[in-house]
Amino acid sequence: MRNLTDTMVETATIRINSLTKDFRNRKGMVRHALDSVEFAVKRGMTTAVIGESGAGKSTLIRCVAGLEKPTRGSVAINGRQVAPPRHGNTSPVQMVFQNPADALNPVRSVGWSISEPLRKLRRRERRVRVAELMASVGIDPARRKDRPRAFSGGQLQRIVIARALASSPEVLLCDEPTSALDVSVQAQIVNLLLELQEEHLFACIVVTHDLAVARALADDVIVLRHGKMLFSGPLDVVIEDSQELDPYVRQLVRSSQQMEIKKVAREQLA
Ligand SMILES: Nc1ncnc2c1ncn2[C@@H]1O[C@H](COP(=O)(O)OP(=O)(O)OP(=O)(O)O)[C@@H](O)[C@H]1O
Repeated sequence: MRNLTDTMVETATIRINSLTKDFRNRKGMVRHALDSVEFAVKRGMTTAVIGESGAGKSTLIRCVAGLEKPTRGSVAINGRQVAPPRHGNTSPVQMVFQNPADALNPVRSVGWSISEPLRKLRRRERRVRVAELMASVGIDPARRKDRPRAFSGGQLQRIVIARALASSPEVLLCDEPTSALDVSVQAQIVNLLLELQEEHLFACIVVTHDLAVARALADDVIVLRHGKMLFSGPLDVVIEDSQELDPYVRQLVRSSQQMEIKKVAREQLA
């Protein structure tokens, strides 16, 4: 496993040290959802997290967001320990989930949802900022008064991303950001995230079951299994090293190769 070098630790936006999270089941038995996980993500960089169901990916994201308290170890953003998000405070960490419709209030306009983190601005400034944010994710600002149901899944994910960016986060956490979307829309969202990261330089952690998404978005990858970090490093190196050892990674590689074969076949038929 790659160790954190001193320079990496010093310049990292997200620094995760010996992170352990235990849960107790109803019988009082301890389950290690995360066990001594350790990595860092620099400003403007992305780490993908992969691992089978129950590996601890969501728990990791929730710990970085301050939604779960580590049992041991720590998560720091720019040198400060993460704290639980408080109502009314804008957090340096924002999240984008799998289902954009669940993340937006269905009875409020999308403009209202995007402006929520901007409550401290004056009304006029807020309206200008909402229009800028909508335009930056490719949604016509004239649609700010529409409700979520008037948008497609891909458009809703753009709106969720606009709201996440409203508070100029240092860190963006994406939990399967494309898996609920049509294949044709997935690449658009990946490209949007890449463009926005280049502009805003947030550090990003993306949980994905899709190696193509990991390859497109991430600089590094970590593989979790039963809460432990099995591998970490540049995606291609990790895939090469871990395929022999980890059945889940082997399965991921196989399914991404099959997708690639189908894509080439479709292109040849077209
Ligand atoms: N609040 C909780 N209480 C008890 N156990 C929990 C809790 N949250 C997670 N766990 C357990 O911790 C382990 C890791 O769960 P987690 O949801 O982080 O996995 P995951 O990799 O995100 O899985 P999936 O891909 O299915 O979403 C699992 O065994 C899960 O049952």
